[in-house]
Amino acid sequence: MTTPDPRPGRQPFGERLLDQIEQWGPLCVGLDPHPHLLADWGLPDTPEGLRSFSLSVLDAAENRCAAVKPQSAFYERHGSAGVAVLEEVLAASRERGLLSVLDAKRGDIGSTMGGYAQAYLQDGSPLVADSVTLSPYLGYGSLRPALDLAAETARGVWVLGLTSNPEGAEVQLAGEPTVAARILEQVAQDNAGAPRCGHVGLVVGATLPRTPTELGLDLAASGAPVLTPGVGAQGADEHDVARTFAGLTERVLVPIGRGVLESGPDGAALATAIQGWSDRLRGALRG
Ligand SMILES: O=c1ccn([C@@H]2O[C@H](COP(=O)(O)O)[C@@H](O)[C@H]2O)c(=O)[nH]1
Repeated sequence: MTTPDPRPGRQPFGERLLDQIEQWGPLCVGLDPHPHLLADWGLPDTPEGLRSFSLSVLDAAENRCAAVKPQSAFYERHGSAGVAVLEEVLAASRERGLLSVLDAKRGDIGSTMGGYAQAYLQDGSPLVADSVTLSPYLGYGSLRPALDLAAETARGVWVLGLTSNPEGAEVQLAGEPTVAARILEQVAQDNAGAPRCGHVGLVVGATLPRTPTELGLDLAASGAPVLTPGVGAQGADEHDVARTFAGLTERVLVPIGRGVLESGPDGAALATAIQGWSDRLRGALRG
């Protein structure tokens, strides 16, 4: 299997991600407009409330972190008007130089995956993002249309490996080698040949009781960037990230949603929370 080359003149996703992390650190601010957060911010639970919430977060995140991760669910719950806000958020992230991780966790049979790939990874699509999360539980091979279109358009994907929720282990750690280890092997094949870091990332939670190596996952050899949710509201902190991903920290992106968003709506307070997490993560991961 050969991974398509990126279109001429485009920097591959892995390289772009590493440059962003080097410049801004590993923090990725989660855009998770939960109804309770909208209420705490004094905003209505409407598309206009979502829009105001999201643009305030983007303003505070600009020039303070590497990336943002809009959670599609909270936009979709408002139907087409919410999805229109998501389109605007993705465009506004690009304008602000923030790399986007659209958290949609898509996965389906290959023919349908082609549709999802075009929605999130095709140039000119209204919902195009720099990267998107994918679920491999219909079989890693079923993700092929998205894996290939991402490579071709210099975008990225993040495949669920070991998720941060406690229920994930019953599926992901089943078998010997585990499901997660078999997914990782295939991710490594797709990243082979990338000089520093490939375009197929892996989601590995920061809340794991054991390190990926102890769980049989050779992340270092996979060439995969890692997206590690679980910091803040789910209980993990910067030291958990440093311990869990020792030796790999230059390619770890750390999404934090509620842990940042609860500081709003004041723009200065939000900016301070973002800068605070960014400094703590950089400090812990550098050591
Ligand atoms: O394993 C996973 C995969 C994705 N998520 C998503 O990340 C954020 C976490 O939000 P916090 O407020 O920082 O807890 C959310 O969008 C999840 O759907 C995850 O938590 N774990």
